[in-house]
Amino acid sequence: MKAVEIRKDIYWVGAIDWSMRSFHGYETSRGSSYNAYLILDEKITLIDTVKEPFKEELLERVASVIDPSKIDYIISNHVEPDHSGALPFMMAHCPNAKVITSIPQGLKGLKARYGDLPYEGVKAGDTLSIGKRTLQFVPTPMLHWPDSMVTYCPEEKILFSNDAFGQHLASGSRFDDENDLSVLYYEAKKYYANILTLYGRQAQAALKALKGLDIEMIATGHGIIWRSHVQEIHDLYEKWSTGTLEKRAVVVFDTMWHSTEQMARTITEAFQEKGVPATFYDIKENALSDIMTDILTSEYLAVGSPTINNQMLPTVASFLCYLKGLTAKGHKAFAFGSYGWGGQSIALVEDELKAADCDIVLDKQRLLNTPDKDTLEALREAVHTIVE
Ligand SMILES: Cc1cc2nc3c(=O)[nH]c(=O)nc-3n(C[C@H](O)[C@H](O)[C@H](O)COP(=O)(O)O)c2cc1C
Repeated sequence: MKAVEIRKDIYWVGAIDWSMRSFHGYETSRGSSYNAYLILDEKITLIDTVKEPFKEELLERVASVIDPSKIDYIISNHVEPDHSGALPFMMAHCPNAKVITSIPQGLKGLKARYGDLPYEGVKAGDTLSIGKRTLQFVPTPMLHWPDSMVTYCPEEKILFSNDAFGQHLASGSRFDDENDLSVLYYEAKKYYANILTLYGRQAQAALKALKGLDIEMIATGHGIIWRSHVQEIHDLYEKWSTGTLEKRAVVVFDTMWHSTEQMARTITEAFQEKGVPATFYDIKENALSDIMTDILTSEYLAVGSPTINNQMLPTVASFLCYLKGLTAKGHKAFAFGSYGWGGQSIALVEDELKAADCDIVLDKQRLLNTPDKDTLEALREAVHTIVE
């Protein structure tokens, strides 16, 4: 396996994970990549490593360019094992290397995972001269762990952005302009929605910190490298991190005997009738990570569950737990569902929507047993009233 030169003397030496379909529960239908970069200068520098099972692939790609024992620095932008997992292995092959990490959190995290290594801590504004080139370190705390940082090389105008601007995507081509852009934007949005939504404020702070930098290339930690669409991905991060919403609706539900499903169909149609594109998600048939991607930029959210044993369905509870963790601040939401007698699920769903920071714009829509034509018409009209 060979390194890919992305600029003179700068190589992609990462690994492609074609077959992974779940990344801690996030459905990765297009696999992923763990990107590491090698800079040949007076001091030979490796930026990030890969997930542990791919360590041989990393070593082989590095060895296709230089003798790995010549590496002087390994920059660890992020402690999470998909980027640092191969660090002990690489250190065993790089006896002279120092590990550069953020302080205090990077140092703490790496020590806890890998014990004592020759660490050197860096903080905001610190730089490292590696010969003709300089590396500047920019902390991006909680984007998406406390230790996270990015590394900027001003001479090359390259930002080594780790998880920021990344996508879970396996591709044989390394650059944005060699891939289908619509897929890249979808996967970048999916990544933001499922990993970064909770940290919009921190994403804003990171964008501010990067503002003064002249960036020609964003060498991400996952997926492709941005070189032709740097401004576009920056603008999308601006949009997502400020919570800018589109006039769209997401209808999410589960059902036992299809009554709540009938309600979901009527709600979806009602939005459409008012000119609001709406998507209908049966939770059983869709990955939560895809539903979250749609929610990220949709103004309206309707969530439905029938009542079972005085509760909502566990699938709906699971979805709402995920939504609450990521948050859905400012989305216009309501709860709906069918019931047989007590009908407690609908209020429970509404409580969870409030806990996820949604604005409740329509009172709970509860229908007894199988809804008839008139009750569904009333539901349709109720939905019409909330569309501005
Ligand atoms: C196992 C089971 C438990 C149920 N428990 C309750 C309950 O605690 N309270 C209630 O109001 N209805 C309860 N129901 C009735 C359903 O909520 C009702 O049939 C509803 O119309 C089902 O909606 P669905 O067709 O969307 O599944 C229960 C139904 C089943 C099958």
